[in-house]
Amino acid sequence: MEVKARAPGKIILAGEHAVVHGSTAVAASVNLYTTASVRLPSSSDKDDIVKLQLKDLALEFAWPVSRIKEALGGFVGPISTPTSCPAECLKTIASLVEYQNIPEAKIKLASGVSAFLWLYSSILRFVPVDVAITSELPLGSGLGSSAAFCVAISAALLALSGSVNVDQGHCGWMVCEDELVLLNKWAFEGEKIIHGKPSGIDNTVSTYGSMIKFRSGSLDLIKSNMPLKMLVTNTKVGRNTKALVAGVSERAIRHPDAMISVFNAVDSISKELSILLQSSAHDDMSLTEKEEQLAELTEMNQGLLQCMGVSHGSIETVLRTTSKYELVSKLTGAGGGGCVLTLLPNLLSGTIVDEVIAELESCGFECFIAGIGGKGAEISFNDLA
Ligand SMILES: Nc1ncnc2c1ncn2[C@@H]1O[C@H](COP(=O)(O)OP(=O)(O)O)[C@@H](O)[C@H]1O
Ligand SMILES: C[C@@](O)(CCOP(=O)(O)O)CC(=O)O
Ligand SMILES: [Mg+2]
Repeated sequence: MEVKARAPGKIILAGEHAVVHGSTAVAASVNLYTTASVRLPSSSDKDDIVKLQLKDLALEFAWPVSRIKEALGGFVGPISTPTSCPAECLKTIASLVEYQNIPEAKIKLASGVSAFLWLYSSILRFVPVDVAITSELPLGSGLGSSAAFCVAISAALLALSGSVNVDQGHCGWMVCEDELVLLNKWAFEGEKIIHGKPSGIDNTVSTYGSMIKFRSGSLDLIKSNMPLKMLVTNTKVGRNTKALVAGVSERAIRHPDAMISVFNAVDSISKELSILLQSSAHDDMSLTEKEEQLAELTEMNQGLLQCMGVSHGSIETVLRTTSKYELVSKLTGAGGGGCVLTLLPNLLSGTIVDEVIAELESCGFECFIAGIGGKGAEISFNDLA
């Protein structure tokens, strides 16, 4: 028996970082996916092994099930009540990860492997299993690879454990609505291990797909009445969400009044943006006027992200380049490098888009037009012979 689950990455249209401090944010799924394939080894395979393959990275890890059970068995709770990995357990997990000798150049993956071990132990409970991960998302670039990884793994493990009902409709890729809550909670526990203090927006949009307004753990699905065209530029400057989130929190401790005002301003921007996106075609404003308002809100949000200290020279280069074409951009995700969004108005000519992409790529960046607002987590079963 093999279960495959895939989960999308995301873009944040407004509100990153401030959302960690209780502000509203708006995000949409992006059509790049992480897929987890989980297989129970056949009886002829060697048992007592948990294998994790990171296919795109050409890495493979294996642990004896008995070793994981001995180390983590005392910490796991019921599957129906997702629980955080206790600090003492994280230390034990760190030693299980160290034992794999991850090459220094790829050490950032250690937190992902740790999240896997907690999700595997909590959900599948020490059954020998082969897990293979593939991803279309750039890692550590602000497109939510960590959340897509946690959602895809949690979905596949929950399906294999029999804890979620999967409706094998005609497409064969559906998680039933009620089960999404449990899936989202487990994925959040994985994100905590990777991020330290996530808001939960990334795992929520990866689980549910579409476009969401999110605040303090609760979501509203948004149906945009505005056709949105978005250029994503990956600066390819590596960064780490955990460190950037911690940096903003430290700034908020040093300057509480100023930072509360910044977070409140972001809250207002996200709320206004969500109303604007949902306003219907016969409201007073033309599409061009709506696009101008969206651009203004986006520009204001970018200014506030600069106040939080999460911009970067590479992001500023993208902003300067796109502004030459009168286009507005903002960082998306944690910043510090990573990806930048540029709004492409509907009447903008294809020639200008090609020119701006060529100029950005001549700086060494990578560009693509994002498909946004698609499906969230999906699962399929495959009975192996
Ligand atoms: N496919 C994957 N395989 C292993 N680990 C992953 C994978 N995708 C994400 N991760 C983990 O998530 C981390 C990146 O998360 P983060 O810094 O939050 O950036 P982002 O979520 O924007 O990509 C990686 O360093 C790794 O630990
Ligand atoms: C900065 C933040 O708002 C988004 C982080 O997204 P990413 O990991 O950079 O894709 C953190 C969070 O909301 O958990
Ligand atoms: Mg992340």
